[in-house]
Amino acid sequence: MPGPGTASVENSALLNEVDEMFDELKKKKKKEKKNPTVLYGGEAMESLEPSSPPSQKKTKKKSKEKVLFEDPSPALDKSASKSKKSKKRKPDEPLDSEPELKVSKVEQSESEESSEVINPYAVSNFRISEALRRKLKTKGIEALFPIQALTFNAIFKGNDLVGRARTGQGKTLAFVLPILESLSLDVNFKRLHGQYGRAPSVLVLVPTRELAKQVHGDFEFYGEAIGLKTVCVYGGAPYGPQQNAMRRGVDVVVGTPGRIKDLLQRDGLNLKTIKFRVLDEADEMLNMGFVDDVELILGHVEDAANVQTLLFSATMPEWVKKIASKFLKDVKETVDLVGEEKMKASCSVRHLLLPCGRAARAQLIPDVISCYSSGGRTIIFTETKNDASELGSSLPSSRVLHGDIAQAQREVTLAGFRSGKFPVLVATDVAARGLDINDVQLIIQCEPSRDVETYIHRSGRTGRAGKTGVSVLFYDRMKEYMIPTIERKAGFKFERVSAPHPAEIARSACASASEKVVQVSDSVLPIFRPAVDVLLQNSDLSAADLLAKALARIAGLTDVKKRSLLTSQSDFTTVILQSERPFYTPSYAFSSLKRLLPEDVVEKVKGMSLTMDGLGAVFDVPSDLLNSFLSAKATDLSITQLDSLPELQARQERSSSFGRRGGYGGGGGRASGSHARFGRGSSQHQGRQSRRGSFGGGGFRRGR
Ligand SMILES: Nc1ncnc2c1ncn2[C@@H]1O[C@H](COP(=O)(O)OP(=O)(O)OP(=O)(O)O)[C@@H](O)[C@H]1O
Repeated sequence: MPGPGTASVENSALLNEVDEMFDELKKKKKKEKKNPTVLYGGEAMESLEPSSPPSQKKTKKKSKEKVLFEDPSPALDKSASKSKKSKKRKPDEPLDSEPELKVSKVEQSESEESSEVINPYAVSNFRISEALRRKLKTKGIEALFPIQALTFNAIFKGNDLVGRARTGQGKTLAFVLPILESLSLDVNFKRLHGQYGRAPSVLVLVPTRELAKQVHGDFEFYGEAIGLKTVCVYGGAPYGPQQNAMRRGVDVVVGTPGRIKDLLQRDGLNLKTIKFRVLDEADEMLNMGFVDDVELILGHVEDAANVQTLLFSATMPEWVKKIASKFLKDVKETVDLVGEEKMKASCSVRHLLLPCGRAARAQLIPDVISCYSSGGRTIIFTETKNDASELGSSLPSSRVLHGDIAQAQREVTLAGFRSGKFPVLVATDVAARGLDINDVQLIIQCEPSRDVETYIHRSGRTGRAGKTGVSVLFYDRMKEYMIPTIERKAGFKFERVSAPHPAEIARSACASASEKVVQVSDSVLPIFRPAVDVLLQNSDLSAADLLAKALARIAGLTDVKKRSLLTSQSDFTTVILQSERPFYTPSYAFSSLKRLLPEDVVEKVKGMSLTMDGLGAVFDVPSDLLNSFLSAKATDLSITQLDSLPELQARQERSSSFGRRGGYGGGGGRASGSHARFGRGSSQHQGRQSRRGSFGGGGFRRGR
């Protein structure tokens, strides 16, 4: 991206620093309950344990000592760090000079013995007014995230900017904060402040209605510090209130391109006094076919030389770069915290891959949730609106969100999910971008998405602001060829897992059921005890067995059903057909099978896959026919049941249209050379994978 006249922050030291910060944050999150420490500030930056980056921490000594800290990046003004007399701005003092990074300077007190961590990204190091700092503090934010720290001065100075960071790393505040600070000093803004009928100073374009509401919420909350009026405009809502708000006068308009264009064409929006325009999630706007709308809107700005344009995105496909060069000034800054070589998806997310066909989804999802959601919220992504509705109707504690649902209902659903009224949201990609919902622990993607960017954004709904999360991608053998492309383009290796084993699920379910039992007051004993006596008298089971059943019931489990290993279906069992000579293709294996069993029985087989050595064919059979398969034998062929999957050959790509559609790019290459390695992982996950070797597939029937 950087070209002539372009300043760029894009170096490996910086990227490492960013990774370290978020690693520290994750460690701290785990420890904070036990050992609360106030350090970096902010909900996600409150604490750095003693293992924090050496450049940012210091142990207090007994003697007096002044410490100057290095400017964390080339984007930050270094002038201040050269001077020990760094000028401290008084609260609410107008920012009339060149913005500068204030240097942390620590006077040591002899009485202080604890160690202290000093953060160059502390809010107090930036030209942020006292009123805005107070607002940040109410959200627990005392330090900026890297993308915010590294873009603040550039934006404040008036530069156009392209900002790129992984999902959940705070890109919204990266533009909200410097815009608010700049506006608070802007002569025109001050002159028009509060006037009836004033035209907006800021225009923010976002791809979805949900994201528009979220960004609007941030501007409204933080903008209160400078008396800002913000309006949110999007399709599906009536024009009247939006136009009335504009007529009364606004400072910030946040909206989706379609509605903004309509308002411009109806003379309901005037961009004459616009000072900032922001494209958030620009790649998705273009993906969603908003290209013409966006160009029309950007073209409406008459005096583009006096307008600052900011473009933020987690991913930066080639054509977004083109947009940047067309609509941003030649001299612009680029802050890229993702880089070309590094993992593009969030590092704080475990990326799991689980074989699961369409038929098994609804059965498997509750077990995946029990196993991986840690009691938090789950978002399930489907490819189509129909799939979302269908799946939603089969999952009791879920609600559905997609584009065919009336806007008012979409808002109610999202608000309910945010506030924890229900724990599972089944959604199409309307929820993939930008949505920031607290405590989403698990993302399930029902099949590989149409492109890698979508995978990154969906999985990025968890593991936000330094927290951890799990993303599970379901795939069937027909779509396995897409996996290596996701891994290559997103820059990580999936952990391959099978359907959660009953023992795995039972452990977590029983633990919480036991906790619930212990919490029950003794006052229930006189009432329930007689019923226990009757139960014991009438049952052949021991008291311990009955208690075990009671725990299972409390956990909502009434039955354990085995699941097949290949397609995760509960009424199927996985077997292997072994031969002395290799099966060269799956159809060769089918032919051999037909020598042992009638054709109508063989037709019921699912997921035929060959072992790495070609001497075995693994497939799922209906459990009620298992005995027929196990007893079928020939001198050179035998069938046995499997408890875990052996290493399998990857399926070859079926269609080359995948690559041609441009989905995953790269010309739709084959999955050749890559192999399904169930029960084993990439070297980086080997430890965890071997433990999961016990996953053999299975599931529970739920009683509630
Ligand atoms: N400096 C900060 N300290 C603590 N929390 C922060 C800070 N900045 C932002 N956050 C929180 O981090 C979360 C993620 O922020 P945000 O939604 O802006 O991320 P994003 O980079 O835009 O993600 P996405 O790419 O998914 O849209 C939000 O809950 C936000 O309140």
